[in-house]
Amino acid sequence: MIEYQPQSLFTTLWALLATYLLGVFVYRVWFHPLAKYPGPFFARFTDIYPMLAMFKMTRCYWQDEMIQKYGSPVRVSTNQLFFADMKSWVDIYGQSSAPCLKEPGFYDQMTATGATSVFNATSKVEHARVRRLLSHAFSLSALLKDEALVQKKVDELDRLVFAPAARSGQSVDIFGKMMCNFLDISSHFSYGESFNTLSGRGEISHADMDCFFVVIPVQAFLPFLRYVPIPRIQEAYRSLGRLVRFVQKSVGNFQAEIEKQGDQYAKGTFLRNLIDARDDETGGSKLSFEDLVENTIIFLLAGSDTTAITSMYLMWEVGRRPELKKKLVEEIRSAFPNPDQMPNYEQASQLTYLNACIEETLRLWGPFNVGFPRVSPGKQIGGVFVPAGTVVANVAYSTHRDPNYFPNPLEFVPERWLNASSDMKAMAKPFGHGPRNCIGKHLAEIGIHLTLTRLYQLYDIGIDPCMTEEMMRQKDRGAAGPWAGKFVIIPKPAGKA
Ligand code: HEM
Repeated sequence: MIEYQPQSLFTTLWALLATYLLGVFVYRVWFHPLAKYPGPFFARFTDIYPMLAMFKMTRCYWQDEMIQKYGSPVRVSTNQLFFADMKSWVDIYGQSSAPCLKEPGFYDQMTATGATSVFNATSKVEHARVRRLLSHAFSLSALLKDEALVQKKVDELDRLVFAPAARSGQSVDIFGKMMCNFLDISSHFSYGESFNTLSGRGEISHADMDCFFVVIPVQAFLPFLRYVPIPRIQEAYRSLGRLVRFVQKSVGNFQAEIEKQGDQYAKGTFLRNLIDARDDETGGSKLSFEDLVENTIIFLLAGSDTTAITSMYLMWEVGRRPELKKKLVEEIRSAFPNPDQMPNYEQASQLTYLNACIEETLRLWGPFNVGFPRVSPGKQIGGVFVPAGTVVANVAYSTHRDPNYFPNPLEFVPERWLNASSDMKAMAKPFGHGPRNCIGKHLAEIGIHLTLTRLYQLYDIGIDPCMTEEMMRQKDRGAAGPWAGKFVIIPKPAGKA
């Protein structure tokens, strides 16, 4: 009889595991349906690269590096292809009877309360229902009813930050202040009460929000992050808890006020529109309390730092180019000559040079210019057949720099947008494309236009010499903003530069 040795069992298990791993390796490298696509060798059998880029906060740079080095499409992990061409924008993100749905592995974790939102819904039907319910509140006409509220916040930004610096002739780091300004705008829209983070008078700080930016994307790769006993991580989750409780309280109070004060209470405001929304296609269904809480938190996440970052990069590019700055301020000041009068959106949105500067800023510095992952249902994408289940994305950072459509692609040239071709518009998609594009585009445009027109109406905004290209490199913490976490400017009263 053969005696059974625990040591030989161990050896057998090791041998089985090694054979299995070798089999997986051979399959992924040579026989996988994506084996024919170029890409780095390690990407053929590991998913290490996307994870590393996320942790290093360099997603846009890494994604573009892959495209530049290997072309489009490129295999960047065992089951993922990146594209960077006009056709893929439509094939991946466009309206279709065989759509590429959002990739659950990435989006399921994008939640503050565990509930589903318009942003993370991966089911086409569920997403369409929520999006229909939200769409009226995000329409330009509905948002403009609250224009005065945005103007009030911009005025606060001026009084608390720009005016004191201009009076004293000092430079000022506006990085955190701009983030607070747009967070206050978004929160005021969402809850009828601002977080008041700029003045520091509110219960919630920008830091509470900020942790959300850090933990949520990382959670997508590490679902057990919340159980890691590292003090900073635990503090981030405590901040998230504070934010969720605050939002639950605000939405609850708002609903109680409607009960108490009757149907006319806050009629037409953003939150009221969300509460009142009914979806005819699903028998008059409405947003539940949980839906309202999760979605409005997502609006803060998707809507505050993004707009702040765009405004700052515009100041950065314009501030270093005197000719260009002259053109921009002349346009703004001749449209709004009276400093006692706040600019309004209707007029501001017609300023062609300002619009060109915003387009060019979003092309080069869009905060969400990465490839957002979708799952192929098994169809042609960018001219090649992509098997079902493959994760695909079109890299905006790269399409925005394609020299065939944007000559001298790294140069900031607003003039290129004054007579933009349809091809340029089809390649530049800072707000995404198709049924999952940015629902908050109008809100972003209102905030950016009103903030920039007011600031350039009142000030000549120079860049402090301490600022360098390196400091402005994009750090991708969900929304990609200046790496240094600071942006120092010198505001001088208009005409006294
Ligand atoms: C400059 C500012 C902004 C930029 C560049 C931007 C860009 C984008 C992009 C690229 C997407 C697609 C993401 C994906 O495919 O996963 C997106 C989606 C979204 N954005 Fe924005 N965004 C901005 C501002 C805002 C604002 C102000 C809000 C709202 C308050 C907002 C709310 C959303 C939401 C809810 C989605 C998900 C839409 C859906 O899946 O149906 N965004 N945004």
